[in-house]
Amino acid sequence: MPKIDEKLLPVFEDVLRRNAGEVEFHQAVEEVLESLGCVIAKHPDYMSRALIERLCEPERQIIFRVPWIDDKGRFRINRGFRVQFNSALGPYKGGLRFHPSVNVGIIKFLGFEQTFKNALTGLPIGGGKGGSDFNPRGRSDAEIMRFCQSFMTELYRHLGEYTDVPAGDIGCGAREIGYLFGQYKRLTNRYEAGVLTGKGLTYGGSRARTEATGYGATYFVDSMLRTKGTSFDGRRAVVSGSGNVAIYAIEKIHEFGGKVIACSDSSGFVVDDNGIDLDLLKETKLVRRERISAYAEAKGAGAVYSEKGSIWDVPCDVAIPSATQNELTGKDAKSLVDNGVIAVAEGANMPSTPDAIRLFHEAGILFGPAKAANAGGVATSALEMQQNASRDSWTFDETEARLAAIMRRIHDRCAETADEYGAPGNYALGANITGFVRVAEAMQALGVI
Ligand SMILES: NC(=O)C1=CN([C@@H]2O[C@H](COP(=O)(O)OP(=O)(O)OC[C@H]3O[C@@H](n4cnc5c(N)ncnc54)[C@H](O)[C@@H]3O)[C@@H](O)[C@H]2O)C=CC1
Ligand SMILES: O=C(O)CCC(=O)C(=O)O
Repeated sequence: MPKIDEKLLPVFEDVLRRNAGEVEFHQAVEEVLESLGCVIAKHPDYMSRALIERLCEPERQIIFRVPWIDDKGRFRINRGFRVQFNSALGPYKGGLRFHPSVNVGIIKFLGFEQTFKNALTGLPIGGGKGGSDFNPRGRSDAEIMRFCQSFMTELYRHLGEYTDVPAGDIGCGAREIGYLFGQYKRLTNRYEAGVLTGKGLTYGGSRARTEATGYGATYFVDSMLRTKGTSFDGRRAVVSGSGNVAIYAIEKIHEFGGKVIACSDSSGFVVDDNGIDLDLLKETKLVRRERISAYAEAKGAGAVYSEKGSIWDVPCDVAIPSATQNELTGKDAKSLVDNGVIAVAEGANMPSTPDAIRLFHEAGILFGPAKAANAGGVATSALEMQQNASRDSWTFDETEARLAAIMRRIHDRCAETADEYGAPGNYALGANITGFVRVAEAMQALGVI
C-alpha cells in the first residue's frame, strides 16, 4: 500500500512540526503526499522548486473574534477563521463551516483539500475555507443574523470577487449566506454579487447550486458504474447525513432509478426499506429543522430509527458518506465490503479514514474520493460567479447540464491519470495527481510565490 516516498518525508515532517496537533490537516496532507512519489520521479523540478512545500503552507490565515449578543441579552464570543490556502488558479474559493468542532486545523485541512478539488474542476478558482466554532443548533433567526453580521464585520475586508469568495458548508446554508451578503453590501456600499456564492435566487444566486454537490456526487457514481457496464437502476444505496449534500444526493439517486434506504444525522440513523420519503425528509430537516428521529416518528411503519450501531452496517450496493470527516472507519468499510457494496463516493470532505480507503482499494470496489466526487458544489459556485460577472441568469436545466458535463470530465480525468501512472481504477491517486499538477504548473509559471 502507498507510503510517502522517502524524498517527500522531510516535507511531511515539516508539516507535522509547523502544524502541531492539527491531526485532520496532517491526515489530508499525508493522503496527498502518498500519491506524489511517482509524480516527482517524472518531474524532479517540482522538488527543486519546493512546489510541494509551498502547497502545504497556506498563503494567509486569518483568525478573529466574533462578538454578538444572544436573545437574552448575554454577550457571546466565538472565534472566526479564514484560511486563504492557494490563489495560483484564481480567487480563493471555499465554504464557511459553522460548527462547535471548528478549529484552525479543521479549516486548514478543508482549505488544503479545496485547493486540489477546485483545480480538478478545470475552472479558475483557488482554494480557501473558513468558519467559526459557533453552534447554530437551537439559535433563533435573530441570533443567527446577529452572529453572521458580526462575523462579516471582520471578514469583509479580506473578501472580494477577485480576492476571496466564500460559500456555505456545514451549518451555513442559504439563510446564513443571505445575512452575510446583506452585511457585506452594507459595509462596502457595493452590490458585489460575485463575492459570495450559494446566494438566494432573488439576489444573484444560481439555479442548481443548492442541489449541485449531492447531484454531482451521484453523477460521479453513475460514471464509475458505467465503467463496469452497470447503473443505479434497482440498486440500494445508503447516504449518511441529512443536510444539503445528503438530501440532493438522495433526490438524484431516486431519479436515476436507485433506492436510498438509510440516512442519518449526528444523533442517529433511520432505515426505511421502502425508500426514504424525500418530501418528508426535506420537511423534517429543511423546514422544521428537527432531528432525524422525527422523520421515523412521522413515517411510522417501515422506518426504524436507531442511535446504536452504525449506518454502514446496513447492506447496500452504493454508499455515499455525506455528513462529516472520519465518519466511516476501517471497521465500517469492512462491513460495507462484506455486505457486497460495489461503489463508495465521498459526498462529505474526508469522510473515510485512511484504513477505510485502504480497504476499499484492496477489495477492488469503485471508490470516488471527495476531491472529485463532491466537486459539483464548488464547480456550480464557479458557474454562479460566471453568471454574476455577465449579469446573466441561466435556467435550471442549462446549469445542471453544465454540472453534469463537469462531473463526467472530472471522472474521466481522474481515470486517465490513474491509467497513466500505472494504477487503473484508482480514482484517489488520479484526483490527487491531476489536481496537484494543475496547481503546481500554475505556481511554477507565476514565479516564487
Ligand atoms: N454544501 C456543499 O456544497 C458542500 C459540502 N461538502 C461537505 O459535505 C458535508 C456535509 O455538508 P452539508 O450537507 O453542506 O452540511 P449540512 O449542515 O447541510 O449537513 C450536515 C449533515 O451532517 C450531519 N452531521 C454533522 N456532524 C455529524 C456527525 N459527527 N455524525 C453524523 N452526522 C453528522 C448533520 O446532522 C447534517 O445532517 C461536509 O463534510 C461538507 O464539508 C462538500 C462539498 C460541498
Ligand atoms: O461552493 C463553494 O465555494 C465551496 C464548497 C465547499 O466548501 C466544498 O467544496 O467543500
